[in-house]
Amino acid sequence: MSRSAVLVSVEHVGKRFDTLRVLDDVSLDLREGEIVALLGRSGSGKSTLLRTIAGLTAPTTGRVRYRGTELTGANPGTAMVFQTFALMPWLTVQDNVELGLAARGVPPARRRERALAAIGLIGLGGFESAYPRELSGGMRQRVGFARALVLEPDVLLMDEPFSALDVLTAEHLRGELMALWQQEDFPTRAVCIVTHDIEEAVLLADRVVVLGANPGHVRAEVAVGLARPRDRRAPEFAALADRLRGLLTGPFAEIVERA
Ligand SMILES: Nc1ncnc2c1ncn2[C@@H]1O[C@H](COP(=O)(O)OP(=O)(O)OP(=O)(O)O)[C@@H](O)[C@H]1O
Repeated sequence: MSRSAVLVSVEHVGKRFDTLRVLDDVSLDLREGEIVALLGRSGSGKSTLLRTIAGLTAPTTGRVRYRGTELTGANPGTAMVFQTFALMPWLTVQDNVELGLAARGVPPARRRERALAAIGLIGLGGFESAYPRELSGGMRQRVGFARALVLEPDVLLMDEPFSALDVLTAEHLRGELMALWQQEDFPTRAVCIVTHDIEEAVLLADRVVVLGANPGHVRAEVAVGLARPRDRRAPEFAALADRLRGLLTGPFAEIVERA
């Protein structure tokens, strides 16, 4: 089987905060064309691992490469969507979405044009002048998505992006994200999503990396071979979710396969 290009490689990454060991010898790749879920319990270091991939946190040991080059600061190929949206409350939707472009030195007219396109893409057309406080949670997270997608990242990183939303809004946004991902002209080549929700991992991912805790480490990598759109009620879906539950909670779970 031919393998797609590796966009991000995490190589033997360990991370300590003072005496607290948060990650231990974590290695994984993010390849072109795939959605990877980092699945783990609270405290397994998922967010720290994602921040390390983004270059926002430096590993204590090991390294992260983006397209072969070792990171020494922010990862230029990534943009992040946060659980709690992380919008600037004093800025309008338009200005929130333009922020990252301004930081990258894109001229104002081009910024405006690209932000409008991203806002439209994510279904917020007409709300450009609104402030975050005027929006529902689902709409705020749409702004969070637009702010990341406007950068046209090679790799989209998402830290529990749906977990602060109500169930129906979350499901709706997941569906929209999948529809965008399947568009041929969608510029992002890989997605990495942190989640503690087993079903969300099975619904979205091509590959699930199961993390154990204390310190965070890779327990298993599991390929999700189900056709899209996926049906939560299908027996194969439930079987895979059960298997992941076993890997996540089983006391003796070890690396059983490398997908
Ligand atoms: N900047 C920091 N300084 C000190 N400790 C930190 C820092 N960031 C994270 N930690 C600690 O690292 C551990 C792992 O945190 P992390 O947020 O990466 O885990 P997580 O699996 O994403 O958990 P959750 O699902 O609860 O967000 C926690 O004990 C946390 O308190």
